[in-house]
Amino acid sequence: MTSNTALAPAVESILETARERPGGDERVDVDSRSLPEALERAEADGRVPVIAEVKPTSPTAEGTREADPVDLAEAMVDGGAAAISVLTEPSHFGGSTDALRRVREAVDVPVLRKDFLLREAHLDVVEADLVLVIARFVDDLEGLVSAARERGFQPLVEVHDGGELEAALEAGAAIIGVNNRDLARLEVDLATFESVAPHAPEDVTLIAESGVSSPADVRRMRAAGADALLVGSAIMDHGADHEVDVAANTRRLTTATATAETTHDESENA
Ligand SMILES: O=C(O)c1ccccc1NCC(=O)[C@H](O)[C@H](O)COP(=O)(O)O
Repeated sequence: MTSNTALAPAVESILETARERPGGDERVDVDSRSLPEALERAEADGRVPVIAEVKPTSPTAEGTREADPVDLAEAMVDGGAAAISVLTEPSHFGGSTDALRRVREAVDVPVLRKDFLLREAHLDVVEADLVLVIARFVDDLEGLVSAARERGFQPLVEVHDGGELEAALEAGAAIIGVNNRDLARLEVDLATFESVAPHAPEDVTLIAESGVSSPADVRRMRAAGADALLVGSAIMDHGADHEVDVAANTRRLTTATATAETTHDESENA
């Protein structure tokens, strides 16, 4: 499904480089770690299911974090992350497939390959437990979802509105991420998840992506039906001019209970 509505210049540029990137020559087959089971384990332990993202930089980040991806991922797991997402897009996010490979070897939770995959050959580059497939950017969504599954990947299909949710479901998606970031202006609005989530069937694993930065945001997304939260910037803290404690940043979100009795004027965002 491709859409003609406007995209931010940074996203146009990301897509242009993605179209030019070669795929692999040999088919990748993976014995993947189950995301739904990892989310259940987190819930059983009393942790909010968080997919913590190794995101060195991004078009909206204030800086770049040069830390070793493996150190970051291990700190995220220490902080209670149920799964890890690793950016592999090199030109705009500072990611690499090598970082993903090393992270997946180092941790025992599921690892998502976060990239802009447009065609089947793009799957055949590196093993991961999950691959992101962005509904808006893929011409043959059903074909790419099936191709990912045939290789053993769990496809996480990203949507931004009701039409894309419908397309994801028609393509057979079982894990769906609702991105709160609008790709036209790159602004985040948590109301996006709240408006799309009620239309998703119960048996879909539903993930709230982008813009979750505080325990209050976690509770808001959980109350709206998120089975898990995908969080990058708030954990990476790109602009910080002090040493960043990635484990503590993760823990602050994984310990945000869904039913905290707080009032609006409490400084939840601190
Ligand atoms: O993060 C960006 O600046 C960005 C810009 C253009 C396209 C995609 C972008 N982000 C990809 C993501 O989906 C996020 O990395 C992910 O959902 C985590 O979001 P956040 O917690 O807000 O960093």
